[in-house]
Amino acid sequence: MFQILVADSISEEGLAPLISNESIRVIQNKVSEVEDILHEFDALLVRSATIVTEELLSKMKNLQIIARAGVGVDNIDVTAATKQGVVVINAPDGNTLSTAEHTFAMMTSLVRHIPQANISVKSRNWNRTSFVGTELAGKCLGIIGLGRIGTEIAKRAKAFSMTVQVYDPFLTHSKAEDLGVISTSLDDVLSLSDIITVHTPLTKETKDLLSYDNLAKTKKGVYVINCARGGIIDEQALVTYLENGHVAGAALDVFEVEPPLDNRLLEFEQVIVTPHLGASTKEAQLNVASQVAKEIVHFFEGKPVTSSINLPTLSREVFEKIQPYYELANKMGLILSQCMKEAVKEVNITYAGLVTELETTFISKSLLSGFLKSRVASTVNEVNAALIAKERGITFGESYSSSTSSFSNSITVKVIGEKNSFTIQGIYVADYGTRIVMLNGFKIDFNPSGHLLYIQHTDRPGVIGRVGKLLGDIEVNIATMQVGRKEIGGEAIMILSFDAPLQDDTVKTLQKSQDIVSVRKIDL
Ligand SMILES: NC(=O)c1ccc[n+]([C@@H]2O[C@H](COP(=O)([O-])OP(=O)(O)OC[C@H]3O[C@@H](n4cnc5c(N)ncnc54)[C@H](O)[C@@H]3O)[C@@H](O)[C@H]2O)c1
Ligand SMILES: O=C(O)CC[C@@H](O)C(=O)O
Repeated sequence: MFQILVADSISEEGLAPLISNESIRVIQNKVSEVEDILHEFDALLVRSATIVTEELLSKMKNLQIIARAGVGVDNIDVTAATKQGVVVINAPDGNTLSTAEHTFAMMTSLVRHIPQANISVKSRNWNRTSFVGTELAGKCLGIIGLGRIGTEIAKRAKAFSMTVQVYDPFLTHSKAEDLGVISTSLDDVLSLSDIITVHTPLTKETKDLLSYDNLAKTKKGVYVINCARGGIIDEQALVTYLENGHVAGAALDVFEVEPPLDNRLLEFEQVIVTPHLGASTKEAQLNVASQVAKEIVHFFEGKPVTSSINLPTLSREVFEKIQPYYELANKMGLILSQCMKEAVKEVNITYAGLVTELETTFISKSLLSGFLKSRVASTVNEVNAALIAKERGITFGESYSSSTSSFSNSITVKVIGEKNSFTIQGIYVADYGTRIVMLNGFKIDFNPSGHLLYIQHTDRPGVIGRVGKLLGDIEVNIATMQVGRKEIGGEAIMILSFDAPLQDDTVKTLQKSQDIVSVRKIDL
């Protein structure tokens, strides 16, 4: 039974896929109310209220996945989650329309002074001269960040007959052309726009993007809007430009500190505010909750998640093609780590044939995670494998080869240690399965599963018989046996499989037997 902590207020209807699932138990409580049992949860579902810190993560020892019912993951320490091997997912587009509509509502309210006029009339005043507004038609809207929400704003602005200038360093010309917007520099957007609205994530680059210097480049009488993240507009700088009248007004849904209890901006008549309401519609809350709920169910069913922040995202069709290679690679990693018992400096993976047409990064991460699993104390999986390898000074390379050594596809891995190196090659054949076809330079053919023994020995009459007798004498049944050698009378290997794990003493006994060079137990 998987246990999920739903720590923030989330649409009950959206949680239905989790609540109705018999293998999942949903507990709806704040983190502070379940401090004693935090280690029991497999999943954590939050909106923006719960701050997922490294400290909280360290208490949630069983945690496998964090889901953010919304876009921004800035309330989650994604680096700490990644290190702990926890998958982080979000609902990237469930609240796009609601936030775009809210931004537009803020824009029209701002230029027509609707909130101020509303308060005035309710105070029994009938003052029609103080609230003369500005038309949107014919004005220039500057959009900083033309992602999902920025795009919806642009479409609506066009319908309102506005000219749209956009600054987004990652915007393609064709998208700008399709939307009928002008893609230009930040300076142009700043100096030409009558209204500027920001729709970027909050990052090192976008923090204080509308700074003292950049606000100085704007038109006198400009309006600014932030329905993205507090901190993209420098609040101190905005106070200065509102005070000196350069900025005519601002509409803010988000703040550097929320709630903004001690914030000078709230004192300005020409600043209109909402309490982070962009995504607060029934539709958006249902969308984001059901998006992440379905993703969590997929995750626990071992299916790929499509909106992960710290894993490559794959569609189900793509994952189905990758799956056999993904599983093969993980087994190859496990075999390598059990055969190569020394410090490793490099892991080089070469893909050949059909597999090169697939998303190999995902396959490589699966291999690395198999390889590192028995070497590190912490949880290691596809999420944090590359990071852990880097921390341990293991370089990791991926390349493609046109030579498939007569197989339709192959994955070859060479691990280079301080003293030795070890190479393994695996293949996948539809309707036949995955096979290891080369181990440490020896041609072989075995199914990588179960409990195996890898014996390196001298190719001499009687060795195979001695191994069989020795195991027979202690009632160990050999399920299958494969042999391989480089030349007659030279070095050779045996791969034996068993129905149950072998005892370490058995391995030691075999190790002492005549003509046996080394013995390695491999559990897959
Ligand atoms: N107020 C709310 O309730 C609410 C709701 C949803 C989203 N949001 C916030 O709105 C923002 C936008 O969300 P989205 O879904 O459109 O995100 P998105 O990822 O689809 O778009 C972000 C855009 O910003 C651009 N960008 C990144 N760095 C930039 C930079 N330095 N300069 C200019 N452009 C840059 C990206 O290229 C991208 O096109 C996010 O901060 C999100 O957290 C707020
Ligand atoms: O949960 C919310 O209401 C805020 C959502 C919004 O800020 C987001 O980033 O998706």
